[in-house]
Amino acid sequence: MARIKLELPAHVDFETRIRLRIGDINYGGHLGNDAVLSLIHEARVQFLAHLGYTELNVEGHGIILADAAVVYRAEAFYGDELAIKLALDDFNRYGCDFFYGLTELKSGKEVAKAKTNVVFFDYAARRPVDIPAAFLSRLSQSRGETA
Ligand SMILES: CC(C)(COP(=O)(O)OP(=O)(O)OC[C@H]1O[C@@H](n2cnc3c(N)ncnc32)[C@H](O)[C@@H]1OP(=O)(O)O)[C@@H](O)C(=O)NCCC(=O)NCCSC(=O)c1ccc(O)cc1
Repeated sequence: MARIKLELPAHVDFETRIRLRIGDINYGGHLGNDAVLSLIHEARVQFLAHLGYTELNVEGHGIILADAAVVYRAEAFYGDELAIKLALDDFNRYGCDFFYGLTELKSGKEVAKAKTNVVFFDYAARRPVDIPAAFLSRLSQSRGETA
């Protein structure tokens, strides 16, 4: 099977730092593959909060993950501080891809790259809904603030 290749967008919409907790470490003594999904989840929640949203309420709608891809680039260890850069790209009618770049701060070493396809979702009707226009405006306003 082909190796997954992820090219992160050149822009960054949000950045956070997270120090690895003991629960992120597996029996191999390094950052667990599953813990990466939890770390990017935390980054996504922080990003939405930064825009004034929660995962359950983005302009009145929820979001749902349609896929997830992770490329593990280097080991990370208990106590390492990771920078997680998040960027939105590849928009379509119902959603977009959230990209994540995880690097270890001290060495600058790339630890992982990931992307999740996010679809806006009506949890009552259980179907995808159009990306709220107000969300796109809020995002472009935020991009303007950080440019
Ligand atoms: C992704 C789905 C919502 C797609 O809905 P479906 O009803 O199957 O889509 P359909 O194929 O019928 O297509 C309906 C439309 O959506 C469009 N569609 C479907 N999938 C997609 C994706 N991935 N992108 C864009 N558009 C899509 C599709 O093209 C259709 O468009 P129209 O032709 O214009 O109507 C559905 O497959 C699904 O519910 N999958 C399971 C999702 C899931 O359980 N994810 C893991 C748990 S969620 C989660 O972990 C999490 C959610 C939220 C958080 O904040 C955090 C974590």
